[in-house]
Amino acid sequence: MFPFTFNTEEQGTQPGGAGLGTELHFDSKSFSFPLQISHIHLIMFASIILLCLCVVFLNLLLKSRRPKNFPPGPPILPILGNILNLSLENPLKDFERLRKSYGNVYSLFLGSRPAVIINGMKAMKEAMVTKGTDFAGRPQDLFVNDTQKKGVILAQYGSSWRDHRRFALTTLRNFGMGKNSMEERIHGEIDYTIDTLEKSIGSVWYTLRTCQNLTIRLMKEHKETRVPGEPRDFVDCYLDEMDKRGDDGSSFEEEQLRMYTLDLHFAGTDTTSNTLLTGFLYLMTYPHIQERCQQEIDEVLEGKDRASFDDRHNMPYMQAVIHEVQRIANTVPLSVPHCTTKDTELMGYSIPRGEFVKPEAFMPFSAGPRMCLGEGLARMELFLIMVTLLRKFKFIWPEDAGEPDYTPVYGVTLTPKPYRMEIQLRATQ
Ligand code: HEM
Repeated sequence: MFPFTFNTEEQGTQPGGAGLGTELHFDSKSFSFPLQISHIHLIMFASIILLCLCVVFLNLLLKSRRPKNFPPGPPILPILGNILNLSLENPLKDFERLRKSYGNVYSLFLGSRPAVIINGMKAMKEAMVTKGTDFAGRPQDLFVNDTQKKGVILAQYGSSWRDHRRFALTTLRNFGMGKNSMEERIHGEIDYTIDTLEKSIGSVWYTLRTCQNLTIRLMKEHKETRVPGEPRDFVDCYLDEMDKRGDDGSSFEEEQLRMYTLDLHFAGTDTTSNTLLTGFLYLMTYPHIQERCQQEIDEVLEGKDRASFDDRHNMPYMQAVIHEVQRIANTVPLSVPHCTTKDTELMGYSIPRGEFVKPEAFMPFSAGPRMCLGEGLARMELFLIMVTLLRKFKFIWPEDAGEPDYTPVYGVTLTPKPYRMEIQLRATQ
C-alpha cells in the first residue's frame, strides 16, 4: 500500500551536492544507503517518510470515522478498528460492557467493517420484525467466499434462500415437524438415550461430544438406494425436487444440498443438545427444582405410558423451567450475523446498507423472516427429552465433583464445561 523504495544510484548528483538529482523510488527489496550519503540526505529522507506516514495515518483516521448519525461506539483505530475492544476468546463480557457505555444500539468496526450491535427487546423487535426485510441479509464474505454454495443459514436474502427455506419448512412439516408424528421420532431418539443412561446407573456418566461429517457418505448412500417419487427423508425429497426442476438454472443443486444437510445437522443438533446439557447441569445442582419438576410430571402423567407434547399445557412449572434453562443457556449468544438489505433506520440511527452483528438478547430462536427454522422441532425436543428423562431418572451432582462451574465454553453455540452426573432410577418407575 505504501510505496517504499529508495534507489540510491547516483544519476548526475554532484559530489557534496544536496542531492537534487537523487531519484526517490520506493521498493522495499532494494533498500540500501550509499556510504557517501550526507546527513542532509538522511534528514530529508526521514522527513519525507514521516510526512508520507502522517498523510496515510490522517487519511485512515478520516476514513474510519463513523458515518453521520451512525450508532455511537468506542474510538476507531486506523486499520484495527475496534478489534482491541473485544476479547477473541470470549467477547460476550465486552459486548455487555460496551452496551453499558453506549446504549442498546452501538457500533464497532471490525477492522474497516462497520458492525452494529443490537441489544434489548425494543431494538430487536424493530430490526428483526418491524423492519425484518431491511435487516434480513447475511454478510457474504465473512465465513464463506462468493463461489461456495451457502446452504440456508449463510445464504443471502433473495430468491434462492426463500426457495430453500420454504422447501425445508414444507418438507419438515410433511415429516411431522410441529405435529404428533414427530413425537414418535423424538421418542425413538429418547429410547437410545435411556438405554445408554440405564447402562450407567450407579456409575458416573461423562458428557460426550461427537462430531461427524456425514454428508458425502449420506449423498452416496441416498443416490444408490433411493426410489424416485418415494422419499424417505429430507435428502430424498431434495433429490426429487432437483429431478422435478431439471437443469433450468434452478438453485437446487447437489452441492447446495450438501451444504443444506450440514446446516440442518449443525443447527439442529448442537443447539438442542447444548441447551439440554445446561438444563441437566442446573437441575443436578438445584435438586429442589428437579424434585418439583418430577412432582408435576408424576401428577400429570399418572397412568400414562409416556409424555406427549400436548401435556405441556398441564405442566406450567416444567414449561417455566425449560424457558429459564433457555434463558440461562443463551445457546446461540450472538445469533447469526445479519446485514441490511437497504439503507434503513434503527431506533433513530441511520444504518446504511452494510454489515452488522446481531446481539445477545433473550430471543433464543431470534425473530423475523430469518428466525430459526427449527423452532417447532427444538421446542418439542426440549420438552419431551427433559420430561421423559426427569420422569425416569434422578440426576445427582457427584459428591466428589466439587463446586459446579456454570461458566459456559464460548463458541457459535454456548455449551457448559464437561461435567459428570450420577444417575439413579426413580422409585416411582
Ligand atoms: C434450542 C435449539 C435451537 C436454538 C436456540 C436455535 C437458535 C437459532 C438462532 C438464534 C438462529 C438465527 C436466526 C437469525 O439469523 O435471526 C437460528 C437459525 C436457524 N436454525 Fe435454529 N435453533 C435451534 C434449533 C434448531 C433446529 C432443531 C433446527 C433444524 C431443524 C434449526 C435450524 C435452523 C436454520 C436452518 C437456521 C437458519 C435460518 C435462516 O437463515 O433462514 N435450529 N437458530
